[in-house]
Formats: sequence, structure tokens, C-alpha cells
Amino acid sequence: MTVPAVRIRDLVFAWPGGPAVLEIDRFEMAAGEAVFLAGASGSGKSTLLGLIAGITPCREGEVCVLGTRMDPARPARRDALRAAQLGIVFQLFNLVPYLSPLENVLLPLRFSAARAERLKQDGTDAHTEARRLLDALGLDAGSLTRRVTALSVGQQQRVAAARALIGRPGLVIADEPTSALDQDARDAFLSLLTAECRKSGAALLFVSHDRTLAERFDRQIELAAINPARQAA
Ligand SMILES: Nc1ncnc2c1ncn2[C@@H]1O[C@H](COP(=O)(O)OP(=O)(O)OP(=O)(O)O)[C@@H](O)[C@H]1O
Repeated sequence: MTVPAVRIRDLVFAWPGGPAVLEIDRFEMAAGEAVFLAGASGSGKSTLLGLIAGITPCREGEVCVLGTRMDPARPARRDALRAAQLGIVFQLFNLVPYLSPLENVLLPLRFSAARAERLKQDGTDAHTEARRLLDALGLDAGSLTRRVTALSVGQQQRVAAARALIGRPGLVIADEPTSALDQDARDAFLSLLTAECRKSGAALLFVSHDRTLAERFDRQIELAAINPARQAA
């Protein structure tokens, strides 16, 4: 039986001093599944992604990612799992400003031997794969060696997506990665991202306010529908 990409049970989460933001009895994503997560502003989408990514520690309930429990894991263990198995595209991309696009894409391989090893098993070297991903995601060859700060928002987004995908992570998480783009650029980017995830077998959890994008996913979830803590949010 294939291990689910994400499995959550009886999760309760509140930020210090605040009310419960999340109360999720059950949530699952199958391996390789592409899920669109929608919800009102402040409903807890980013909080949920942080818990799944192991950036925020979970103290009540179970958060299991690709067969490994995140909730009891120490920070170093969560960091290692995230580096090996997760690709994350943040809202603000979090690219390293003084590195080129190519160097940014190669970074995850420095933090995870497992990721580098998967590339080897695929019979490709790191530079070839970084270039292939950037090309597949639509970054023109002339931009490969420029500083990322000299790139447009759309170009930076492609770099962030290629960095998330390198070394075949089992789960890609994307938090509003298209909010700065116009509709055409958004559609184009999403096609490329979903195609690359399918190709590498990665599950994709994609958060956006833009519900017009939802039909491109295997499944659409409204956070309030699984989270009684914020049904009114
Ligand atoms: N680091 C934090 N410390 C304290 N409270 C936080 C923190 N991050 C988020 N919150 C609170 O948790 C709640 C959910 O926020 P979250 O960012 O998860 O919502 P969201 O659905 O992603 O919103 P948006 O769509 O506007 O990005 C909000 O009330 C927010 O103020």
C-alpha cells in the first residue's frame, strides 16, 4: 500500500496566547495527489502548511508526512525531513539574493544527501537537472546566471518552483505563489508546476485565494469544511 503524502489526525493548534486556529480531526492527501486548498484570509492556511512542513511544531495531534510523524520529532529531525522530502514555494519565494538562479536551485542538494542521491539514481547530474527544471518552468537561458534580484517576480517564481522540485521531493507545498501574477502568467505557471509534479510523482498542496485555478487539481478543499475552529472565519 502506498504511504499517504499527508495524514493528519486530531490536530489542535493555537498560536501562543490566542484561540485555536486549527482543529482538524482528519485530513489526508494521497501520494502524488494534487490538492487545492482554499480559505478566507486568516482562516489558518499558512499555519497548516507550517505544521505540515515541520516549520511550526505540532503539540497536539498527529501530523504524518510521507510516513514520518512530524509532531513528536525534534527540530533537527523535522529540518532533515523537510530538506529531504519537501519542496516549498513561499509567497515571497525566499530566494538567496546574492546567488544566481542556478545556484539557488542547487541549494537543496547541499542540505540533503537523500535529494542528491535521488538525482544520481535518476542518472542525471545536478547542473543538468537544475537547467532542465528552469527550462521546463519557462526561465529563459539568458537569466540563468543573473542575480535573482535582477529578475522579474514571474521569473523569481519559476526559480523558487525549480528549487522546490529538484531532487524529486515527495511533497511540494506552495503558499499563494501566483498572487503577484496576472491571469495568463498564473495559468502558465500553474500548468508547468502541476506537470512537473506529476512527472516526478510529487504530491502538491497548493494554497490560493484564486478559486479559478482549482479545476486543475485532483481535489479542492475548503479549509473551513475540515476545520470547525474557524468555520465562521
Ligand atoms: N506567527 C504567528 N504568531 C501568532 N499568530 C499568528 C502567526 N501566524 C499566523 N497567526 C494568526 O493565525 C491565524 C491564521 O493565520 P494564517 O496566516 O495561517 O491564515 P491564512 O489563511 O494563511 O491567511 P492569508 O490567506 O491572509 O494568508 C490568524 O489569526 C493570524 O493572525
